[in-house]
Amino acid sequence: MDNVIGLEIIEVVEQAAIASARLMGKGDKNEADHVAVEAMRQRMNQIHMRGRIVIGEGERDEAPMLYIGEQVGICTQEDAAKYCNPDELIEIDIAVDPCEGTNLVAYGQNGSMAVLAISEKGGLFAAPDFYMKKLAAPVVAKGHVDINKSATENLKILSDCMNRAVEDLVVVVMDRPRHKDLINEIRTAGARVRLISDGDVSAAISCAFSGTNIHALMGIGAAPEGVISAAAMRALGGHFQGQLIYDPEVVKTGLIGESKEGNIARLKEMGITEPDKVYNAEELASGQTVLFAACGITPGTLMEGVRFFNGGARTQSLVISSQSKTARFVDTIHMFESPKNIQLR
Ligand SMILES: O=C(COP(=O)(O)O)[C@@H](O)[C@H](O)[C@H](O)[C@H](O)COP(=O)(O)O
Ligand SMILES: [Mn+2]
Ligand SMILES: [Mn+2]
Repeated sequence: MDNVIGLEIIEVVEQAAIASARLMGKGDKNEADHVAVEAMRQRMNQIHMRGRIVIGEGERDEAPMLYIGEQVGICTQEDAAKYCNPDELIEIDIAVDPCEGTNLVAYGQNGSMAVLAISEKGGLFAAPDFYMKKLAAPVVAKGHVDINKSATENLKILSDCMNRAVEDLVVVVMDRPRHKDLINEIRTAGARVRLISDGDVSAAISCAFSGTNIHALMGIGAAPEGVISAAAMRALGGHFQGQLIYDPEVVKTGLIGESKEGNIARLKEMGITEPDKVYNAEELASGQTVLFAACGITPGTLMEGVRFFNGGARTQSLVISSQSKTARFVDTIHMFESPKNIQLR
């Protein structure tokens, strides 16, 4: 799987990032999202694969493109027989977030990316459109920190594992009212907090790379983004745990329905009978092979954003493979027409 589509998925995230970056700073988050979705879908449908979207655009809003359950790849099209013998290809599941951080793009802020994760059929947890409590930490802390422990305890463990003072740790937390107590606790324990308005996939994955000055992600973000983060962390060997949050009281938004009971029933219908289960990266991305690809839209901790020039653009992507055990940073020059000049750096 890795060899067949590894290179092509770079182009999928690149095309989505370029399209969305055109809308950077224009104040229109829906359009920034929409063009990324269209570009991602178009490029994906040129790949010789039998893909199925398991995490995509809106479970509830019946999105017209990259919706959950959509078949993607040239070998799923009506005229597939012209291009390939579908029986020779393994079926793969795909989780996408064509524009992760739509607000960041719309307001020209750092940290947005086009991102996806791929595995064999059944290899990615089909997370419902709920929230997820997350804990991400570096490789050395894997299996030592625990989402069931308090932030204070985890910071002490992290400090021991990383051989650095708690005061030297930086924890990313989403800037939301639901995190008021968590933020106070982290600060009281002595660590420093980096508040982000959006984009917790980048924050989670940054924990696995030393030099990012991000040592943990704590708090509640969206569940689909949790699975995408887990796919990267599984391949990188970093720590990731996630627990579904289905109680509207906990997240303090009306975005997940009105009652906890109703949500438990919805989860049951989806086959999730243990709603409080804590999932680790290997359970959220359980496939034998897991591929992750992201391309920066605006500049971020891990990647540069899209830089346009006269006749082209330059992008930076990150492709992680559990099979080849590689994390590749890919720097690409895209020549749209005859560029007047291509800069080396
Ligand atoms: O920031 C995010 C928004 O993602 P997107 O809609 O694709 O631009 C994600 O990184 C977060 O994980 C998550 O979606 C967010 O925490 C949930 O939204 P909110 O209710 O505002 O906290
Ligand atoms: Mn997102
Ligand atoms: Mn998105």
